[in-house]
Amino acid sequence: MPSSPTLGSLLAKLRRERPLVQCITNYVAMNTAANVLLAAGASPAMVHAEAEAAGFARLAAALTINIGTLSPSWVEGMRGAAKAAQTSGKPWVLDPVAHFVSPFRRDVVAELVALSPTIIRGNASEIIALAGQANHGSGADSGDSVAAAEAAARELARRHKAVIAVTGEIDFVTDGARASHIYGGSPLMPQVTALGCSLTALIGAFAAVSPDDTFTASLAALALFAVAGERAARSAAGPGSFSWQFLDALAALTPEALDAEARIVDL
Ligand SMILES: Nc1ncnc2c1ncn2[C@@H]1O[C@H](COP(=O)(O)OP(=O)(O)OP(=O)(O)O)[C@@H](O)[C@H]1O
Ligand SMILES: Cc1ncsc1CCO
Ligand SMILES: [Mg+2]
Repeated sequence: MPSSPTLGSLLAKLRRERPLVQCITNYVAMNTAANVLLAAGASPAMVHAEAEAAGFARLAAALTINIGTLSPSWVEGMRGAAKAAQTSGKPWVLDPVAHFVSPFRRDVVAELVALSPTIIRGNASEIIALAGQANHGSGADSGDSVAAAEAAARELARRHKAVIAVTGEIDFVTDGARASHIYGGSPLMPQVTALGCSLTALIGAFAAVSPDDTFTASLAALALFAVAGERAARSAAGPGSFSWQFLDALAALTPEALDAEARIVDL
C-alpha cells in the first residue's frame, strides 16, 4: 500500500536542489553523517568553530546540532549557529545525545532547546528524559521502547512548538497535532554507531527543501532510512557489510520506490 506520494516528491526535490546542510555533529558521526547526506543527494558541511559557525548558519539551507561528543569550546559554535538559524528563519534540528548523563550536557541542551529548534530527533530514552521523566538509557544507547516515549514526544511537541521524532524499532513522529508510525529498518541499525546522528542530519536536509512543512520533511527522512535499512539488511551479513550496503541503498532508492515501499501509519 503506497504512502503519500509527497515523500517521493520531496526526495526528488532534495536531489534537484542539493541543499547545503550545516552539521555540527560528534567525532564518531562526522564521516558517516556526511556520507549519508551525499548518498541521499544533499550537500553536507561540518562547520562548528565559534569563529565561523554563526556566519555559516546564515548561508546554509538548514542547520543540525548533535551534542554527542560535547566539549566547552564547541558549545560556543552551537549557540552562535542556533541563534543565527533562529533569527534568519532557517530550519534547525537538535539531537540531544545522552543529555541525561551529566549536568554539563543537560544544561547545554536546555539552552539549545530555548533557541527554538524546528525539530528534535532522539532515541526513546533521550526523548523521555527531555520531558523530565525517568529513563533507562545507557549513554548514547536507548534502554526504552519508542511506545514508552510517545506521550513525552507529544507533550514536548506542544510545549516547544517543534516536531519531535523518536527512533527505534518503529519510529514515531509528531508535531503535537499530527502523528505517524514508520515501520521498517533493521535490528542491524542500532549495531552500527552514528546512524541516528546521521538521520538527524538527513532530517535537516529534508527540512531545507520543505521548510513550511517540517513534519512531512521529518517523515520523509525517517521513511527513507526505514526503506534503505530494510533493503540493505536483505543482503548484509552483519553490521560491517550493512553499513556500506546501507549507503548504497540510500543512493539507489528512487522517489517512486520510496513511495511504494514506505510503511507509514497515520495515528
Ligand atoms: N530494532 C530496530 N529495528 C529497526 N530499525 C531500527 C531499530 N533500532 C533502530 N532502528 C533505526 O535505526 C535508525 C537510528 O535510530 P536509533 O534509535 O538507533 O538512533 P540513536 O540511538 O540515536 O543512534 P546513534 O546514537 O548511534 O546515532 C533509525 O532509522 C531507526 O528507525
Ligand atoms: C558512541 C557515541 N558516543 C558519543 S556520541 C556517539 C555516537 C552515537 O550517538
Ligand atoms: Mg543518538
